Amino acid sequence: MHERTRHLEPQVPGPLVVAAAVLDSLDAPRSLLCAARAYPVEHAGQYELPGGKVEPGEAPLSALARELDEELSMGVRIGPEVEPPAPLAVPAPRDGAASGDTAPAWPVLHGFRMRVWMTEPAGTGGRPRPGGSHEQVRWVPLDSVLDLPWLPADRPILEAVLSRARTSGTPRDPLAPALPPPAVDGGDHQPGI
Ligand SMILES: Nc1nc2c([nH]c(=O)n2[C@H]2C[C@H](O)[C@@H](COP(=O)(O)OP(=O)(O)OP(=O)(O)O)O2)c(=O)[nH]1
Repeated sequence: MHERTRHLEPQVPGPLVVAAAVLDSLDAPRSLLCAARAYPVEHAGQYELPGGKVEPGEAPLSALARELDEELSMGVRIGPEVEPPAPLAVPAPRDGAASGDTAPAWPVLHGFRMRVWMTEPAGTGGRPRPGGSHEQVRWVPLDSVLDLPWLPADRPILEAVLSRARTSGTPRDPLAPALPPPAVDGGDHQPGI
């Protein structure tokens, strides 16, 4: 595509990835859970927000619970979504309503769109136990987060996370439930929000 006409092309929403900015506390955040990928080789050692691809027909927050359970055996309480600014936002697909994929998302690698939520550890599953997806998972003080080698698309997302975390903490919806790992029977475990 010619550079001068690129901005005229319609943006085609790509498949959805969901990720968690896991803070030590939503109310008084001091550190972020940072995860270095184990694969593929070109991204091994680069840091990301834990999460992954939403499966067909799966609700975004159900997918996030499943991914955090698969990758970290971890349950989280969901806080506010970290929304992309208008100039970066990739719109939701036209047919997203059926699965709850209705919000604009961040553009990330390989044509994926990514939605991100501020979260904090919750319940007995609140301590990460990394599996094979990550070569390192660690709590990093907010001031040092940007010093890590992140996947290239993540920097503006992290700036938004850090800005939000630093200003006031993130007052929690007192009605928001904890989001535990999904039920083992494979049922659609939709958190009640
Ligand atoms: N999870 C996650 N994916 C990200 C981030 N930034 C970014 O560009 N991506 C890209 C990398 C991948 O192309 C895609 C998500 O892939 P993934 O490998 O996490 O998804 P997955 O766990 O479902 O896949 P898999 O490991 O089972 O193959 O989104 C991020 O911060 N977190």
